[in-house]
Amino acid sequence: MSEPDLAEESDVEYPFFYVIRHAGRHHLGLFAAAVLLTIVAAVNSNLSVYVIGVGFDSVFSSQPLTVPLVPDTWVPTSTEGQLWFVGGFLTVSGTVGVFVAIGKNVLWELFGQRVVDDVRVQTFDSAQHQELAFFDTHQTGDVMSALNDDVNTLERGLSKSARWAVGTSVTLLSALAFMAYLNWQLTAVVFLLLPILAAINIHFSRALSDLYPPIQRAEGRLNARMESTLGGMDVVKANAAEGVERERFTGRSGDLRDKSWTGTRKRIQQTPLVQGVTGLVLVVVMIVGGLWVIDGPPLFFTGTLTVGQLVPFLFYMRNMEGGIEFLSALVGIYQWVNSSAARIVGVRNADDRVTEDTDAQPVERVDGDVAYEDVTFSYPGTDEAVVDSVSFDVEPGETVGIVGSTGAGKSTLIKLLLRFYEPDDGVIRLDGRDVTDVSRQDLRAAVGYVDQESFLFDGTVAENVAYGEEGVSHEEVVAAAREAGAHEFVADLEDGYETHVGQRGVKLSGGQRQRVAIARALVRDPSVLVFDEATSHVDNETEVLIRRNLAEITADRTTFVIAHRLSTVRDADRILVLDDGQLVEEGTHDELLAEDGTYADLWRVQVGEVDQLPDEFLERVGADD
Ligand SMILES: Nc1ncnc2c1ncn2[C@@H]1O[C@H](COP(=O)(O)OP(=O)(O)OP(=O)(O)O)[C@@H](O)[C@H]1O
Repeated sequence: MSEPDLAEESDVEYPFFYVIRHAGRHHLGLFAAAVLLTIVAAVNSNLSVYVIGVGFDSVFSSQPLTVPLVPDTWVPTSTEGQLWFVGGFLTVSGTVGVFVAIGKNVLWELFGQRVVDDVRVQTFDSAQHQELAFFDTHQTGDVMSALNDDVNTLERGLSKSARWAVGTSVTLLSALAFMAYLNWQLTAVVFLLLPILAAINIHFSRALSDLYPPIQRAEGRLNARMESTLGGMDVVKANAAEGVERERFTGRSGDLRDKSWTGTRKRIQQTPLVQGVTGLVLVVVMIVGGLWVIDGPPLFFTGTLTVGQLVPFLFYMRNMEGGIEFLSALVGIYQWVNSSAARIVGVRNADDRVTEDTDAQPVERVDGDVAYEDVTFSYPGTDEAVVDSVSFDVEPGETVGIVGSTGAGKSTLIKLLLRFYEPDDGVIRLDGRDVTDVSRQDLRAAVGYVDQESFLFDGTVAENVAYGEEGVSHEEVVAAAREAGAHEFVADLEDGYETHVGQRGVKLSGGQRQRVAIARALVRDPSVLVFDEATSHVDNETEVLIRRNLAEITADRTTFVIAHRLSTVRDADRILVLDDGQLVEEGTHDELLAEDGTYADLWRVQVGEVDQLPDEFLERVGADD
């Protein structure tokens, strides 16, 4: 099955605006202030150009000097006085410009960073609320790439590009206003540019919107490769597979390079084309305007044009050129940011689809009656029922072993109880209540789960035992560790419960990790306990020790023990035997041996009576392989 694309999980039309609308609405004040200062900065800068132009005409051509926003009575009448006045005006305007520019930059950066911080936290939260099925089909590295690369792209898009976009648009519009004020007829010539520029930009926008998503996918795939290799470094080393990994990495890195280059090649054509067209129109305006100043209005133009009008006009056009180039480049930037936003929405949308427990009733205390009624389940994207019409009922306090050959569906059966996945058919009940009516939070507080991996987080032993449970006292941590048979070895560690276990708990042995993981499950005093191959990594003596403790732990709790080692479940009140997703036998150890079916065969394998195994069993095992 191919990996689904995060961007395709997004079903919104404009992901960038969708993300910004959701995260940005808490920071509207900052946004408004930033836009306001941007407008002030643009108008201020264009006003200075205008004042230079009219000052030029008044000083050298004795034209009257009028300055917007300044009362005429403030303007001196002598030529020299007017020169000093223009100089003074430009100084004030320049000083205001400096402070306004600093203020607007600060506001835009603050806005960008705050919005992106919200986006990052919300997306992380969505990712961790995903059903397990999401992580079965999406590579962790790809999701991390959405949280890192795509969120960073969004940040750049917001704090830089949005600022420039607003700034440039305001500069362009106010420049156009000043140009029209200076000479509307020449301004009309400039408008010839618009359809040509629009055509160029639409062409690039379409091309780039197709080119960027594959680049981001390639980035995600590269990240996934890195994550997988670094996560399995011990296996890489044990198999001397550095060469193979280098080759795989080189492949994905090359794929990213090629796709990036395709995008870059297209993008870098855009600016020179836009420059060429705007440069050409500038030349036309300069020649028409020049002829106008020298000989009076050419062609169909009317009225007068002075040097002091033409020079600032050309200056505005030159400035517009940079602005137009940037706005054109923005088309590409928008496509880039938009496809990053689509991946972010992909993570968040998938989260929206998680059936949340809106009608779930709170659960105070669970007795531990567990019933499966005709439960059937296939993993998403497959047709094969991994759990096939399974029914059984377990009384509170019962200890139930679940056995079966590898791949029979034992772990899946139990994951359905924890709502890691939802059954396709049938109902699972806890104390008579359909588990889909119990919130996941309550369910996972009522059911303690210890799996084969015994994953520990980087942190202290105490933090790992208390993990996920608020307000746990040190005494409770120690009590749980004692129950799990972990206290003795923890007390012998250099820093006791404050010892750091390292990444994934590497500083502890497999058996020690398992005991800490059992303590973690016990600390919340669950009514139902599940051990999924939880003692598979430990030696026989440790298993005996854990089992001795377990006898006490499980005495008044409903307990499920999934085990390959049948000695682990031999004393269970009942043993369920699964084969190919179906519940084929059920009973105590002695009853099942007497039945002489699948369980008896598995038992013979374990006690070494391989000669006595029936042919069908061997055939089935062979076929399974
Ligand atoms: N996340 C998954 N996505 C798709 N298929 C899966 C997934 N997890 C397990 N399976 C498939 O479901 C079947 C049952 O797996 P499960 O882990 O429940 O078996 P099991 O009896 O616990 O096996 P084992 O004893 O080897 O742990 C297997 O064929 C497995 O390939």
